[in-house]
Amino acid sequence: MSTEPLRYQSGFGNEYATEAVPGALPQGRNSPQRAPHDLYPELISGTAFTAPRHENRRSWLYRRQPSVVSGRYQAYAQPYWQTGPDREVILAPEPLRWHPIPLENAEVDFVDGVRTLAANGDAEAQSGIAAHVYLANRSMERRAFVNADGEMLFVPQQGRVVLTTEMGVLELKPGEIALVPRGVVFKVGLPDGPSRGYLCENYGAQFRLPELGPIGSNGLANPRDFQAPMAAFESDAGPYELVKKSAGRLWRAPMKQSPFNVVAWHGNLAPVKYDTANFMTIGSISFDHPDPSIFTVLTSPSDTPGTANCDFVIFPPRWLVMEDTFRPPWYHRNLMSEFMGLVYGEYDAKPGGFKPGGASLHNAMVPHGPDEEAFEKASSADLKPQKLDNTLAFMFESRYRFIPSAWAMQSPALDTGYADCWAGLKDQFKP
Ligand SMILES: O=C(O)Cc1cc(O)ccc1O
Ligand SMILES: [Fe+2]
Repeated sequence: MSTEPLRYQSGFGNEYATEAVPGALPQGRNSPQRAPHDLYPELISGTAFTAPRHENRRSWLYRRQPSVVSGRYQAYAQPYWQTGPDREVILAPEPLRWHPIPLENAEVDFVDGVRTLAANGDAEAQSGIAAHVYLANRSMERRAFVNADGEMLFVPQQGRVVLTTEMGVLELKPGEIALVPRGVVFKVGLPDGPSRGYLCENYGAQFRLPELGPIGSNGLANPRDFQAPMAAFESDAGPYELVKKSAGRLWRAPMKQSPFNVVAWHGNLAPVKYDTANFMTIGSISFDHPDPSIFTVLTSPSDTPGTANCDFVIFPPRWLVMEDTFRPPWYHRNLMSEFMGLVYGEYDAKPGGFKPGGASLHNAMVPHGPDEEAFEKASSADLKPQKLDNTLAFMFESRYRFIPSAWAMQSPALDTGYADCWAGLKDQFKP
């Protein structure tokens, strides 16, 4: 693949078309008797054939060898990557928080560096998600990965990530995110060395842009700011290893050729990246703190309208101008369960205690809100317009309660004193 600056195609879920070799895409049909350049046409679908048209996703790949050409699979041990909730973990209904999850000393690539923090749902029932971190210090060279259990949302926190996918290459820096559809083969390169980030593995319906309702036809994440790769293929011969996640287990198979052998593709199923700096943030310009749903970048619906399998929500730099308002989040108990991470900066509800690379978990009906420091500051602040700058927190919000992994519960990063951040809130009632 070339070393020129990457070019991308614009849009989310639209019909992309790209060829690395001119003329490689058949015209007017998908599977001619012999495809141009004698490539193999191959279909990948992200929805059932009969899914409603507005949700239907599939792409046609024109490749040097079809994906079916592979060696046999053998079990692959990666005990830290869990699927669904660990039923052995007993979880008190309390708020949880983790200090930044430290990178480990062992040489690991992305596949070996995934650590499940919490998960819910059931991959076989196509519901729920897992919240992982990846802690990696080695690029995947001749090793590729494919997830048959769900799509993968990348939220890099430290270090750039080069995602080489079957459909081309995406380069990400912290502040950007990427979505790799279920079943699309990829590998992770680390141009900056040691790298940490968050992952949402979504077993449920594919992430899509939220409805905008009264906001209208523009705003939040605009479709044109999503970027899909241009077709690109590896031409050096030689063996590869493919690691596949399927039904909660990992498998490895030898391949004689690089799986990154797609010369052209078209369709509306594709990996995409998005720079959160392009998020058009909406907030209150009168009073009150709005619900965080105004910050939804992508949503994976469940079968109950408005009650997401997962909402991906960001808390980006923004102005606070509300009058006569306690500006940070209110104290609350929610039906939905909230897993949060911090890419950089400070989060206004927890200015000291929540650190980049850390995480927090507030499950259904677990009370939470601003810590004592945030409460004291915000209840006596001068309410002039204030820019919350240099900050990016996010939330994976789900209708299903998250169960932390045993690894996360035993990690030295678990903040055992978290609940103390509210202990000093006094009864200041003045009758
Ligand atoms: O708990 C949190 O910090 C996330 C959150 C933010 C907000 O502005 C309103 C509700 C909410 O759950
Ligand atoms: Fe919350």
